This record gives sequence, C-alpha cells and structure tokens, in this order.
Amino acid sequence: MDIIYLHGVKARTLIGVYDWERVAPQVVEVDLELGIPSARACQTDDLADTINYADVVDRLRAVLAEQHFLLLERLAEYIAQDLMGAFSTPWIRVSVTKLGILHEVGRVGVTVERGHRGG
Ligand SMILES: Nc1nc2c(c(=O)[nH]1)N=C([C@H](O)[C@@H](O)CO)CN2
Repeated sequence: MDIIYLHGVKARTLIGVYDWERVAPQVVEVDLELGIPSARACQTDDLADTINYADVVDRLRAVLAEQHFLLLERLAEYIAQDLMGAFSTPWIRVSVTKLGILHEVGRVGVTVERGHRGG
C-alpha cells in the first residue's frame, strides 16, 4: 500500500487536563501517514486519483480549531477516525506532540494506528 505523509503540521488547539490548558490554546505538532486507497495516480499522474495532502491539512486544522479534548489520546483518535472517513483511507497513523510542555523534556506525545495496512 502506498502512503501519503505529512510531518510537522503545527496548529493551535485547546488540549490538556489542567485548568490553564482549558483556557489558552497551545501549539501542537501532528504527524500523519495515510494509506492511499489506490495506486492509480502513479500511472495516471492525476491528482484526482489520489489523496490531495493540502486537503488533509485543511481538514486537520479545522478539527484542531473546533474540537477540544483533555487527552492527546482522545485527540489522536478523533483525528484518525475523521480522516479515515473523509479520505476513505484503509490505514492511518496519527501522532500528536506537545512541545516543551514538561520541564527539560523536548517533546511528549501519542501515536495511534488504525485500520489495516494492505499489501
Ligand atoms: N498520556 C497522557 N499523559 C498526559 C496527558 C495526555 O494527554 N496524555 N496530558 C497531560 C497534561 O495535559 C499535560 O499537557 C501537562 O503536563 C499530562 N499527562
């Protein structure tokens, strides 16, 4: 199965369990890998035969703006289900990272993988 990836997508969202995190949006970084339903575009050279990664970013940013969760786990699951439905992808891996949220820790985050990787 061929894969489209988007790494290091930064966006602001309300996320976190602490009171201060409930009132101030923070920047998270999202890494995505999506299985492409068909490899047709490799032959046709036609954007209509694949997933337009610009559309994925637009949808991801809309989700982050509208949905407010406590845990990164819940946010990653929501993103995975939303994008799988929107782009008919059989497999997805979503990582959501908080930058500099813990003292002397560069990055913390969660990865979820959903669906099945075909051959
Ligand atoms: N497994 C998780 N642990 C923690 C999360 C989380 O989303 N998943 N979140 C927090 C706080 O919101 C964090 O941003 C501040 O320390 C703590 N642990």
